[in-house]
Amino acid sequence: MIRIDNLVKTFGSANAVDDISFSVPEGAFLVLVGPSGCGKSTMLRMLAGLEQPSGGQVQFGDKVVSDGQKGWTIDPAQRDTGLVFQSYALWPHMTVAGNVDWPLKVAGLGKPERQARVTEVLKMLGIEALSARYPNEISGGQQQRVAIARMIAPRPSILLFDEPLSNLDAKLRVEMRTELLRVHRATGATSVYVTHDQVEAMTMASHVAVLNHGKVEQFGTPEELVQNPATAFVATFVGTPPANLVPISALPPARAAEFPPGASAMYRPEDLSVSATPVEGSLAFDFAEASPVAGRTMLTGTQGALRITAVVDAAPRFAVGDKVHLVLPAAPAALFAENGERLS
Ligand SMILES: Nc1ncnc2c1ncn2[C@@H]1O[C@H](COP(=O)(O)OP(=O)(O)OP(=O)(O)O)[C@@H](O)[C@H]1O
Repeated sequence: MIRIDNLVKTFGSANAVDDISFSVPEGAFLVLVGPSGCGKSTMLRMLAGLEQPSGGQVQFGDKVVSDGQKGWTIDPAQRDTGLVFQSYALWPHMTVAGNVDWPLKVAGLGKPERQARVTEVLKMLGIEALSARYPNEISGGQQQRVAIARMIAPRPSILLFDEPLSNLDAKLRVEMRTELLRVHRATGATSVYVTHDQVEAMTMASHVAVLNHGKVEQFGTPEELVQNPATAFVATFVGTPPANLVPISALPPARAAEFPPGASAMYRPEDLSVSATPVEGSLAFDFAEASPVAGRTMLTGTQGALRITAVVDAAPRFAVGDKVHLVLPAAPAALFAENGERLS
């Protein structure tokens, strides 16, 4: 179990992490997701023991490993955690096997035991054929596998990942997601994974914490976040494509009258329909783009700064410059106040 209580990290006068609390059970795959600068890496660095919290506590199982009030934190090497960064940070003068062997050597394991474990983890990552190569003789994806093998070799209870796939191309990234989940399950460890990519978060996580400005906007399962977003930020951040948020002032006047001024109504892309001509309850947008998605059509229209996306079975053909009329369902899926709080 990882338990975080009122965790704060202050740099100068700014709180990079601002009073965050949540816990995940053993074996969880927790993803910390949010835009650049929201505090994800600072959170992970505090979990790794690389950063001293300014306030609050981090607990692994029933053991407190960092305490901001008391100003102490257990050394990174003593926390039973493994860490993988975006940059693979392999030792260039050591072979693949040498890199994976190193932490076992440091831990004081005997040679036969080390050899067996190195072979085991290289096999687990599918890179045993590369064991005698040096890092500059293998691809970026292979280097990342070596970094992961090196992390799991000493059997840490907690695996920490900081944007580990962001240097890989799109196809490899998708493959590595599955690989990482397989490794996570095979080790039985609790994983914490930092990314700014909500698709990565939603496909990999058992638990997600959406961070924004150093605070948790919402903590829950991927399904909970999509089905029941707690804030306007979450509503427009998660989902493929994310939900539409329409200011009340942009709604047809008869509908707008039902809602408080300044609020925004959430409509799911799959709840909209598309028409080439105005119909009851429709809003006119400039056609922006249409693309096939899993046998359906995803269509986007704009109205000034407002972008709206519909996913429909079939849509008339539009060209850039055409007006597209999007028909909203009678009631929005959610309503958010001007400050982003959920109203209903
Ligand atoms: N050592 C530091 N000194 C001063 N400010 C820092 C330091 N580290 C982080 N910050 C600030 O704290 C905030 C959170 O940074 P952090 O790196 O945790 O964000 P992030 O969500 O991981 O961003 P990114 O996705 O861009 O890596 C930012 O405003 C950042 O500028």
